[in-house]
Amino acid sequence: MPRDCEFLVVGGGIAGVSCAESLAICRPTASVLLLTESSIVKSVTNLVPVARYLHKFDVREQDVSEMGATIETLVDQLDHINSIEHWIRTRKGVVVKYRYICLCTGGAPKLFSSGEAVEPRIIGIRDTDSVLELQRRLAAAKDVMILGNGGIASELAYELKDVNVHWVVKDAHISATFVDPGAAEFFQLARNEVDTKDSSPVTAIKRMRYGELLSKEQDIKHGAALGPDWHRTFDLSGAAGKQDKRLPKIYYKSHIESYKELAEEAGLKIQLSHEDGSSEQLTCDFIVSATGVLPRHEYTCDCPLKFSEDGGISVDEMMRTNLKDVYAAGDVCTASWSPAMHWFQMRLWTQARQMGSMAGRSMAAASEDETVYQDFCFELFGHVTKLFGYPVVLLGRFNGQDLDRNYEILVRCTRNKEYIKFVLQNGRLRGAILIGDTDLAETCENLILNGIDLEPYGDDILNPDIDIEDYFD
Ligand SMILES: Cc1cc2nc3c(=O)[nH]c(=O)nc-3n(C[C@H](O)[C@H](O)[C@H](O)COP(=O)(O)OP(=O)(O)OC[C@H]3O[C@@H](n4cnc5c(N)ncnc54)[C@H](O)[C@@H]3O)c2cc1C
Ligand SMILES: NC(=O)C1=CN([C@@H]2O[C@H](COP(=O)(O)OP(=O)(O)OC[C@H]3O[C@@H](n4cnc5c(N)ncnc54)[C@H](OP(=O)(O)O)[C@@H]3O)[C@@H](O)[C@H]2O)C=CC1
Repeated sequence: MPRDCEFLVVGGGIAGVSCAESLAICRPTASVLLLTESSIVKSVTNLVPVARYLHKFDVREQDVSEMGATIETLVDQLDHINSIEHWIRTRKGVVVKYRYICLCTGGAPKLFSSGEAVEPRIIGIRDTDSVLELQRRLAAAKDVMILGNGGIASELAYELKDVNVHWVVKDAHISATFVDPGAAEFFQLARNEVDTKDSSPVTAIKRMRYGELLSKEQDIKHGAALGPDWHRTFDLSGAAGKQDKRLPKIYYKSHIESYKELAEEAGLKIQLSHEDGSSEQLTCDFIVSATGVLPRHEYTCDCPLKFSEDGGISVDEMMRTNLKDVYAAGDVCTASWSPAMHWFQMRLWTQARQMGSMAGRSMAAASEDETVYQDFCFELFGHVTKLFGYPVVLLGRFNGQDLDRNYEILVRCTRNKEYIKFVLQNGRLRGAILIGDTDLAETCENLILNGIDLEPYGDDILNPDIDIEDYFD
């Protein structure tokens, strides 16, 4: 006997739950069904504004049965969509008729592979199961390789204990998907000195033209997931013996050339090659491939969904796919509208929540033949996180993304305390990295959005003795 609902949301991650909750608010009497393969769903709690458009929040895991009464739930896997007749079939054979559907099926780790058979000693991190697997392997590990230079690699490099970490990055500095070489240096100095009390922290302000910023050959170019501080809930200790501070050995501008399973479960022999043409060999118990996200859509559809190059389902600014009444949000989708000047997609909770809510509003409006406009959050990229123990706010084009080469960097740095980077183009703020308790997030939001010419203020804009908020209040 087919079930039916007006709104069907697939996926119990941040995007799917935000979408279902947004629908329950916009259309309180409508039938909303959340279909998800896992009985654990993730929702946003403790949403706290950090600035006018920027929020930080916690991710709460709850049993799907605890979802609000206004949202029906079904624990099963989406198997097939009939978009013309508006019904789906689940893996267990349940048929659900819908009026509108939103696909929020998230992503999976994009694992490094040398093209041969899947290597069991190469693992990814996505959800609780994958972390339990990591924990299991760590318990007997002395040497672990982390491949990748983004969010997960940065977290693991900071959190893994009592194990020799070999961190292999393609770039000339760490955490390149989030920060620039200057901030990477700030983090590393802090890690080395964090025990020494620096009585008079030195503050330096520096302005660099684009060309000065990069070492000659470096070129700027630049994934029911886990929640913030996921690493706090798990003991990530290895078996290399207690040592109070064992810093990762970092292999810059390097990549894995090849790897071979050693006899008697002795681990992997890995051949690394470096950009300067040299190479080296090392042995590790396993590799964590922290190398991005692959959008997950393991279901069929009567009509072809349009996908983007990165494998995500293409959506417009209303989160609509190319198929009528089929929407998508979160890691599974790729923003395919022409973005605002200071926004771009990164697969983050921040954006999964924003996209899920936007999809809910958009579907509700469509069901009542109303018009909605894109949420303001898509005007400005904003992300609040923590890296190496420091609060980090990323705003706009924080690393000069797509600004070509005509931009300036203004940096204020106080060792072990704060690192503030402004990305300025023709005197206007285009992006900012704020590390530490800078209280500058809202000011930077305003400066980026109102495009005020900062040229007249020169370097004073970051003078610690001047409260720049006073300039612009
Ligand atoms: C280790 C790790 C740390 C991270 N840390 C941060 C961070 O600090 N800050 C941040 O902003 N972002 C972080 N992220 C990224 C963030 O987790 C994701 O961007 C976000 O959770 C994506 O949400 P989603 O709902 O789109 O996808 P997911 O969370 O992947 O949820 C997808 C849901 O769909 C379900 N599903 C999939 N296929 C089907 C199907 N066929 N039928 C039914 N259900 C299905 C899954 O079971 C899951 O419930 C991290 C990611 C990882 C892996
Ligand atoms: N604090 C936070 O906000 C956190 C956010 N996340 C998010 O979760 C998702 C998954 O995280 P993660 O897996 O770290 O993804 P990220 O996109 O953050 O980082 C992937 C990294 O792997 C590199 N890479 C990709 N392919 C290869 C390869 N074959 N060999 C070597 N390096 C490679 C990428 O380099 P390149 O960019 O040059 O391709 C990049 O440095 C991301 O969307 C991330 O933003 C995760 C943890 C914490």
